[in-house]
Amino acid sequence: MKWASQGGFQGDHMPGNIYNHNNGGSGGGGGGGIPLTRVERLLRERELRKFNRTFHLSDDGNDNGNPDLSQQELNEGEVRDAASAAAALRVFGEGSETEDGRPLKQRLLVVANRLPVSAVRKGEDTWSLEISAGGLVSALLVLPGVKEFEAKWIGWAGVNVPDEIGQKALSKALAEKRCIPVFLDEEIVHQYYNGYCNNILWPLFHYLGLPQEDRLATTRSFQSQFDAYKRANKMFADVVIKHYEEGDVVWCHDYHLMFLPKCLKEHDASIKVGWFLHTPFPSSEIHRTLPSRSDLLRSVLAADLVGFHTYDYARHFVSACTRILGLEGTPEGVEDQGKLTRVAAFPIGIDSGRFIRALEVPQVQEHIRVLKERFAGRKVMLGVDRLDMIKGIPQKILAFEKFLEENAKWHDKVVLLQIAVPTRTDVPEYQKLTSQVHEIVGRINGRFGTLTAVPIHHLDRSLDFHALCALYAITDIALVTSLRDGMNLVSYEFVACQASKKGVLILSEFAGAAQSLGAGALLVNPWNITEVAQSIAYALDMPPDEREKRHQHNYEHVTRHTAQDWAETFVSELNDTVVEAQLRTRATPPGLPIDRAVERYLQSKNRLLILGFNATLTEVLDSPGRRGGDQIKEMDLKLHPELKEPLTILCEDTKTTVVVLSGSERNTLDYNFGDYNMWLAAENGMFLRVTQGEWMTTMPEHLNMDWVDSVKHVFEYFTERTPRAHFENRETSLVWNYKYADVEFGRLQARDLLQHLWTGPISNAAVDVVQGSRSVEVRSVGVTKGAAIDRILGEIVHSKGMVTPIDYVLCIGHFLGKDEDIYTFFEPDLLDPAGSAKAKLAEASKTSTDRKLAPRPSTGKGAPKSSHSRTNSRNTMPANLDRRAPVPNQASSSMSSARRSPQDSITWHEGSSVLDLKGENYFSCSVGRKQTKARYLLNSSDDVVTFLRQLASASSVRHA
Ligand SMILES: O=P(O)(O)OC[C@H]1O[C@H](O[C@H]2O[C@H](CO)[C@@H](O)[C@H](O)[C@H]2O)[C@H](O)[C@@H](O)[C@@H]1O
Ligand SMILES: O=c1ccn([C@@H]2O[C@H](COP(=O)(O)OP(=O)(O)O)[C@@H](O)[C@H]2O)c(=O)[nH]1
Repeated sequence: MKWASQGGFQGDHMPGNIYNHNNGGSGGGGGGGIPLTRVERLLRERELRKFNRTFHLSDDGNDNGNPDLSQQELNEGEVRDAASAAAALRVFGEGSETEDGRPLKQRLLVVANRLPVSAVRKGEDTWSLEISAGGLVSALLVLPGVKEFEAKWIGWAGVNVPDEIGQKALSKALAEKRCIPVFLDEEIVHQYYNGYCNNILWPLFHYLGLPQEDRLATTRSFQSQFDAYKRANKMFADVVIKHYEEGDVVWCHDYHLMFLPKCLKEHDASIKVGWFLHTPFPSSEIHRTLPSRSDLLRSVLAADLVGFHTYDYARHFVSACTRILGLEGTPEGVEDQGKLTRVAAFPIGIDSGRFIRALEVPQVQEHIRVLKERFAGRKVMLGVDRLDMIKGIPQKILAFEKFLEENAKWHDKVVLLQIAVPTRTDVPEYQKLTSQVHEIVGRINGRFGTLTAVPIHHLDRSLDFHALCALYAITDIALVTSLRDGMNLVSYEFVACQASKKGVLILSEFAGAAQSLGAGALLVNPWNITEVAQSIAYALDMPPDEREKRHQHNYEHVTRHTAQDWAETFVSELNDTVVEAQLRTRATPPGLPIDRAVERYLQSKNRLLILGFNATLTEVLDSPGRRGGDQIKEMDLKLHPELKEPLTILCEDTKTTVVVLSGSERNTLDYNFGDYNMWLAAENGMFLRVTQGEWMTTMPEHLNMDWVDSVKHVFEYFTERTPRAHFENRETSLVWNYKYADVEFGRLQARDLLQHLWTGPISNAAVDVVQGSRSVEVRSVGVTKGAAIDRILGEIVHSKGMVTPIDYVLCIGHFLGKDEDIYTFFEPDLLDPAGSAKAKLAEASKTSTDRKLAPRPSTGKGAPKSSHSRTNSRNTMPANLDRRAPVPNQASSSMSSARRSPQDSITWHEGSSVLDLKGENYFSCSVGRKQTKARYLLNSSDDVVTFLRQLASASSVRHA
């Protein structure tokens, strides 16, 4: 390997793009050296990119990273790129080139509704291509210049091409621009693009609400438009799949393609899929109103990485997933059954170099000269927007009118140039807006114009790139008054062209750009016309040093956070998300091998089945489509009805001992399991009874419960203040539960509650605070299922008079992390004399005195509230069987039978153990928790049902 210490990287893999190679063993990460944490990996990638750029610069003396991409140049950059990238990648070693010596770049399929070029038909098989307008196209035009990728663009060419000749000719013309067309017919464009995208999603995502559904127009119902939307997304997916090659990254763009991630992943789960939204994502309260709200969220969640312009949009999306789908929102993203979809903010930028360089072009200089002359003696204010209701064009013009009303001194000295690029002209709302704007402009020009000059120059057309740059350069004040705007690149472009003039940017606080350019811009609420008018006056009179300072802030941002950076960062994070998922999968245990577990069960002589209750033996109650967070389903835990039969069979098998070990109170277990022949261990094993016997306590001696009252006090306080939260006053622990409360409020309250507990009542108490996903539990130190199991086991062995060692253990549960010590307790490796469990048993045999298992009167459905008896945990576990006679069933209601005297203590044969457990006969299994110490996984209690039924039926066949 030639690369050793450049930029601090070592190892024998290609440092170029570590994700380019599918070398399985390292999770696609290029050899053994993938750093384990995400941030470490991303930092390394960033360094690599920096190095690449430096290398390119020093290699040929030019910064090729920002090629001017005019229409003709769309494909020229490739040749230049290939040469310099090849040289760079050669340094990186083997695997960085194809066989014919060309550099290996990551293939990137960019999928967006609109191609960067729109097609105009000139003849049966001739087409001309024009660059499309809009921020998405502007931003993504940089992609061919990003050396890391070999980008191809898949999208609609903006035109209906019904005939094969036309389609072939257009595909060929587009191929030269590295574009691949998706052919959508007129009807689908009408329903999908004009209808669902631009009449439903667009206004909704910009807080303009849903349109009234036209009940008479059945062909334009929400449902028919949504169906067309899905069909169109499927058509995009088909084209992607046709051109996809293994290892490609597929980057889906915008609200038009929210169904695409799902279509792609359903076709092939290994495709790396990213989705980026260019518009705002609204508050979940807005998204909730959309009839297809859940379908859309779920299909976006199929992507590996979901990106937004701002943290606010990302936060809204996560909150929509938690509130509408009932999923878990984490700082990393959204988690659904262990699958994480990463959600993050990736603020877009522009190719600032392209604008800065353009100002030097003679053609632009000439434009600048003409414009300066034309508007000499007047301050120029500029608006550049697509003619869209979100841009707040009427509001802008009305604010300008108000400014003129209140500032007569500026009447002949200021002009507003408004470029209004026609867009979505087939949608009636856009047609109405055009007339409305024309009307207002006419009125104001009539009111304030003179024979020689008008205050507003309004253009219903787009400008070419050079004309636009010139306009930006001569402007004194740019006026961006979007009512909502994903980012707004016009504000960036203006700043990039203002190095000499240092004009003022008045920017709506509702544009994503307000978050990045807020420090330098004058932020306004576009709905407040008075405020905007005052800002215009302030900007016109702003002292030069303030203008300069403000400009400098923004200029630095715009030139540092470029579109290239944005694209590289997104793709790099997408690659990394896939690596992360692979690492997670590797850390996830395999599914329970049901056949093997059944086979071993049948072969063994003395089996122990330990079963959790909540979410293990209870019914799955979440139903898709319902609001997860706030529907009260079932408050009381109930045994899954389909488990009754298999449980009965298993409990009646004389070679099998079944224990239900739960955090629940005794009365809950009595109620659900009282009729079975099994053992019940309530409150994390602190209470124990065989169903024919009475409750006894296995609580360790010296269990301090002094903290209870003060914690209860705090829990009561928070329960009163958190609608639909409740608290369980158990005998050995207190649980504050907010699973039915508003998720976000519940979480905030839980945080507050915890802070209060830690700094107040329990700061010095010997308690453990256990956080569940929607609960906070306080227990005395040492109250865990794993700690209780040795005492439970001791009692069972005594009571049953077991003489045959246990040779099969199945331990299944949806246990909290704290209680997962039960899985490790039985690990055969740990049963080694030097290991913990067996060593504990031996230790217990030496000090086996003073066993106190205090019986509790059984109360049927309601267990008594009793004082907490103290027992010595170490003494309840027998160690050697041979020195004791089999103990008759002791779990009777009599005090004497349960409270064993020292001479009752159980001892064991030297070398023989109560557990004769081999690795292949131990099945620990977590239900629905992928981060677990268990050996195996089952997804839900439905899988537990399937498994236990199989176990029971195999065992009854064997006995028949
Ligand atoms: O293709 P059209 O329907 O004519 O619309 C043009 C584009 O408008 C939207 O642009 C957004 O993307 C910009 C870049 O991220 C962002 O700055 C701006 O705030 C957004 O409005 C739309 O999202 C694109 O899909 C359209 O192509
Ligand atoms: O005549 C014009 C006016 C504007 N634009 C471009 O359209 C984009 C508008 O992007 P923005 O993010 O401001 O809003 P969008 O239209 O995407 O909502 C910018 O890159 C402008 O340079 C253009 O190509 N021709």
